[in-house]
Amino acid sequence: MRDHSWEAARTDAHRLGALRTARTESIDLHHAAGRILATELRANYPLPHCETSAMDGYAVNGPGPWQLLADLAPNPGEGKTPGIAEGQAIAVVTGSLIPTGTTSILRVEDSHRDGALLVADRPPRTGADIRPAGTEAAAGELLASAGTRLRAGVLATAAVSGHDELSVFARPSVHLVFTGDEVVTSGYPAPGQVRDGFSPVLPLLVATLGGQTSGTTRIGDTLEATVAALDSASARDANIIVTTGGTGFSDRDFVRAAVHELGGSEVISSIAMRPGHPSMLSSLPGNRLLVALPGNPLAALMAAATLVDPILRGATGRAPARLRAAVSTADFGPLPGRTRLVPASWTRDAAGPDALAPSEHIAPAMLRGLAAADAILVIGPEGAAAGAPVHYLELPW
Ligand SMILES: Nc1nc2c(c(=O)[nH]1)N[C@H]1C(S)=C(S)[C@@H](COP(=O)(O)OP(=O)(O)OC[C@H]3O[C@@H](n4cnc5c(N)ncnc54)[C@H](O)[C@@H]3O)O[C@H]1N2
Ligand code: MOO
Repeated sequence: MRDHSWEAARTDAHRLGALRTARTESIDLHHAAGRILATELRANYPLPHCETSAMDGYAVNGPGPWQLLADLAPNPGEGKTPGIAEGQAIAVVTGSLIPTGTTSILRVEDSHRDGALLVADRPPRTGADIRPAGTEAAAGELLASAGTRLRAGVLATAAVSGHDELSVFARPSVHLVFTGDEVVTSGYPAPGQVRDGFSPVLPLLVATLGGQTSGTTRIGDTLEATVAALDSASARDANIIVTTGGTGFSDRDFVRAAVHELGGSEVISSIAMRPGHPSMLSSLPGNRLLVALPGNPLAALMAAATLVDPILRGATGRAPARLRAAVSTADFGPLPGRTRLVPASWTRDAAGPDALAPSEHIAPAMLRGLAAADAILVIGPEGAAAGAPVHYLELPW
């Protein structure tokens, strides 16, 4: 068994996800938040689609003073107002259509009335506060590429550019299998037991990464139970199975044996990372992928960032998460052959740029350091000196 490098594990996971691209579906814009665009988003019409006033005030023609035709602006939605001749003005509000003949908009705060006349306190330049059609986008112009997550900005842009339905990738279905005779799901664990740290967060994590949990199974440590869990109706229908625990090589670890018994094959048997070394990625009959997360909680979540995130990104038309650059506050000595994933948080140092400080409490079986983290430092085998550039991943969930 040869370790995959951490980088190769991410790349292979992404490639295998992309080979199983999710189908697309059309979804009402109001229910599309967080989904991933499956096609380009283009403007259905010019933005803005008509010439309008950018301010409350008056549409004026020529230099003032002006004869005011109407001092109450009509509702912009009622359509075209009458035109104005030179020396005339008409009240408008922000968003009103520009009457024919308008040379500029005089803001209400820059004007006063002198009997029937409208006078400028600050004469507007020609064209002032007239919003021409098409200045934000021409009809058909690209607003967002396929693979874009529909966050607030993109979703609002889709709405104002005339979209009611959006084509998005279906959420790949993920079946979760939690192993461990010693795992308890509520109350205080007895000596030897552990409180389950996975079932409260993995469905959330899967959803945040772009999938949906289609089923969960909790099993004890036997080969029969593990095979049955990976071969259940829900697990057979899923695109991806994620298991927790049981990745090791003891006679109480059965995930690898169950994969082989079901005719699957290990694509990634282990990863040269710390924590998370025994993580595994297998293909299973039925075009399914199985991600085996180690039982140690921090190791499992670092493995999820390494495997589950890239698979779901690949399956929904997105690139792998970008490695970003920062400086670390701490020295990391060399660790030959291993990439370290280290929960870290931003510190503000008055003397220098913001830097990432590794959390305390980051042993593989601990979670407290991740709870306090803003990001994950990615430290290569050569280590890194304090203050030198390092890579980090944004927390993917
Ligand atoms: N002789 C060796 N022993 C171990 C090695 C090794 O290389 N040689 N690797 C260690 C590493 S690294 C890890 S990680 C773990 C991998 O363990 P498994 O994936 O087989 O997981 P388990 O043995 O089932 O559990 C490990 C640990 O995690 C706890 N656990 C399990 N499920 C949960 C849960 N839902 N919530 C919280 N904690 C959980 C479990 O009780 C164990 O304490 O193996 C090392 N050993
Ligand atoms: O690497 Mo294990 O995955 O240390 O906890």
